[in-house]
Amino acid sequence: MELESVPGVGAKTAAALRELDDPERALSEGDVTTLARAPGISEGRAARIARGAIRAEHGDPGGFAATPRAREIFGEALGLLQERTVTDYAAKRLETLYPSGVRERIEEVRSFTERAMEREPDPDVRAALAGVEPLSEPGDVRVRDRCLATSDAERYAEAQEAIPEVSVEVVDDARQLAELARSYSTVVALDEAFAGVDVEGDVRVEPDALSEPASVVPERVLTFFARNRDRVRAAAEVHRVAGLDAPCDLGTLADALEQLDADGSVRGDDELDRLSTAVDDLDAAVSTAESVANDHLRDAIEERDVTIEGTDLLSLVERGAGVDSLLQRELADEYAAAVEKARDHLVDALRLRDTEATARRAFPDEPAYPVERQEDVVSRLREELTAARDRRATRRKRELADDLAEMRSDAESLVTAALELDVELAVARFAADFECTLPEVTDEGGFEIEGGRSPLLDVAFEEVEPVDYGVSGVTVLSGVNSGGKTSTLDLVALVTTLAHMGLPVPAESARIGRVAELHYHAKTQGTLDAGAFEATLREFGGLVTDVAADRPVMVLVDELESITEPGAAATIIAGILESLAEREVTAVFVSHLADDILEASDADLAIDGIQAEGLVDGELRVNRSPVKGKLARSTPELIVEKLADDGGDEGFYSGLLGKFE
Ligand SMILES: Nc1ncnc2c1ncn2[C@@H]1O[C@H](COP(=O)(O)OP(=O)(O)OP(=O)(O)O)[C@@H](O)[C@H]1O
Repeated sequence: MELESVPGVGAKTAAALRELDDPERALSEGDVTTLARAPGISEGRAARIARGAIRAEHGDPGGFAATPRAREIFGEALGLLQERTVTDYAAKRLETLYPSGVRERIEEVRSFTERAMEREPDPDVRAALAGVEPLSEPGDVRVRDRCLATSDAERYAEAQEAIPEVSVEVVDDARQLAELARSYSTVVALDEAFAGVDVEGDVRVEPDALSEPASVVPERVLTFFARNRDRVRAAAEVHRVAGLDAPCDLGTLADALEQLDADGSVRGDDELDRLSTAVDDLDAAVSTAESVANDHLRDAIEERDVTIEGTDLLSLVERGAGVDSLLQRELADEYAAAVEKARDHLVDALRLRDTEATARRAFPDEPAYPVERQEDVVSRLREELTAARDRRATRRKRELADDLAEMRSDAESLVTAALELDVELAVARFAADFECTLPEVTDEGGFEIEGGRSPLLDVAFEEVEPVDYGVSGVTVLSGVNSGGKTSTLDLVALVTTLAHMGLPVPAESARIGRVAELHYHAKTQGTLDAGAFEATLREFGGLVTDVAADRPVMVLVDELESITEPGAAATIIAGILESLAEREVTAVFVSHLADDILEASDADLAIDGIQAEGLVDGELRVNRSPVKGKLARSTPELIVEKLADDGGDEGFYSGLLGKFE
C-alpha cells in the first residue's frame, strides 16, 4: 500500500509512519495503537489515518455523518462500545469502525460482528484481559562487554544498523583486533579474513553474525520478553480462560518465561546461582575460614604444654628466630589440621567445584599464627569464579534466547488475539446489554424498526419502552408534548448509524435502507437571526440539489419551526419536504405544525403521530410508537376532553373541545 495514497497522509505523515516496523500492516489491520507510536502522530490522528486507509481500500468517499448531530450520534454509539472494552487497545481499535455507505465495507464489519456476537462476555476473561497490552519493543538495550569488528566501511554501516545494541569497531589488522580483545570480553569479527588469526581473549570470527543478531545479543530477545512478560502471561491466561486456540504450547511458553528475570537475566539455574553466590560470598567465606583455622589453632595451643629446650630458647632470644619455626616443629600437625579445616570450610561454604584447587591454596602450608589468607590467591579465585559465572550466564542466556526467539511471533499472535478478543467482547456486551439484533441493510430506501429501544434516553435502559416505527419516503412526525418525538429521531439515527457501521442495533428487528449520508438536524434553541436563518436555508438548498440516485440520503429534522416564525416555518418546511419527496430521500421531520405544513403543501405528505392514550392521574399516557397516517392530538386537547368528560360545566368544555375538530 502506498502510504501517501491514504486520505489524510501527506509526505510528512508518511515519513513519520515509515519509522514504524511495518506501517502497511498497521494500516491494513487498523492497528491504531501502533500507528500512534509514529513520531508526532496522536491517537486521534492515528484513528483518522486508519479510517482513511479503510476508506481508500473500499473506495469509500466518507462523509456519512453529514451534520454535527449525526456526528454526535456516531460519537455516542462509539462511546457505548468503548465503555465496554477492558484494554486501551480495543477502545482505540473500535475507532476504526465508522458508518459507511459502501456495502462492501458494511459487510466486512458485519462478518466480524457475527463472530463477535457469538462470544460469551465472561467476567473471568475480562479480568484476565486487564493485564494485556500491545507488546513494546525495548529500544534502549546496550551491551557493553561485546563489540563487532570489521575492516570494511560498508559492513561497518550495515553492522550498526543490524545490531545497534553493541559498538562496532573498525580494525585493520590482527594487532588492532588483539587490542579490542583487551577492552571487551568478547569480540565478534565479521570478516572472513580474520579466521585463523591467533589473538588472546574471546575473539570469534562470525561472518554471518549480522543475519543472526540473537547470537551476538541474546539480550535483545531476553529484554523483549522480560519487559513484556506480564502481558504475554496475561494473554496466555486470556486464551486459557476463554478457551481460545493458542498458536503455541502455553505450558512451554510459561516455562521459558519462568526462567527469565524482570531485568532480562536468567533465573532458576542452580549452577549459575551457585557461581553467583560464590562470587558474592567469597570475602565473607574466606574470613570465616580464617576464624575456623585460628579458633582450632588457638584451642590446640592453649591445651598444649610446650617444652623449649635451652638451646632453642637461646636462639629465640639471641638470634630473634621466629616463633614460626617453633610452631612448625611443635605444632605442625595441629597447623595442618587447622588449615585443612579452613580450606574445607571455604570449599563447602561456597560449594566450589572446578575452582577447588585454587581455593585450597588460599591458605598457606607454612605454619603461621594467626592463619591468614593469601590475598593473591583469593584474587585469582575471585577472577576464576567471576569468569565461570559470566560464562555460565552467557551460555544460559543464549540458550534461553534461542528458545524464546522461536516463540516470539507466537507470543505476538497470542497478545494480538487476546486484544482482538477484547474488541469482539465489547461488541458482544453491547449487543447483550441493549438486547441487539443484527439489522438487515437493504438497497431499497426507508427503514422499519420493531421494538427499538434507545440506550441514549435519559431513563434507565430497563425502563425504555419499545418503539415500532417505519418510514419510506418523506414524512412529518407529529406528537404530544414530551411524547418522545426527539427520542424517536435519536433512535432512528442511532439504529441507522450502527447499521451502517456493520454493528448490531438495539431493536427486536430492523431493516435499514442503505444511504450515503445521514443528515440529522437537532432542534435549534430559539429563533435564528437573519444570517443564521439564511445559512440553514442554504444548507437545505444544498442538500436538496446534491441528492443523487447513487447517493441516497436520510434526513432527520427536529422542529425546524424553531428557527423562525410559525407561519413562515410551515411554508418553508412544506417546500423542503416537497423537494425532498421527489428525490432518493428518506426523511422524518418532527413538527408541532403538521396541520399548517399539510395546508401549505401541494403534495400529499405523509403524517405520523405519537399519540397520547389519555391522562392517568394527571400524567400523560403515551403510545411511544408513532401511528402511521395519524396526526397526533395535542396535550391541551386531551385535557379539555377530560374536563368535558367530567361534566358539570354547562357545556363550556364540550364547546371548547368542538373547536379542536
Ligand atoms: N421510548 C421511551 N421510553 C421511555 N421513556 C421515553 C421514551 N421516549 C421518550 N421518553 C421520555 O420522554 C421524555 C421526552 O421525550 P422527548 O424529548 O423525545 O419528547 P418530545 O416529544 O420530543 O418532546 P417535545 O414535545 O418537548 O419536543 C424523555 O426525556 C424520556 O424521559
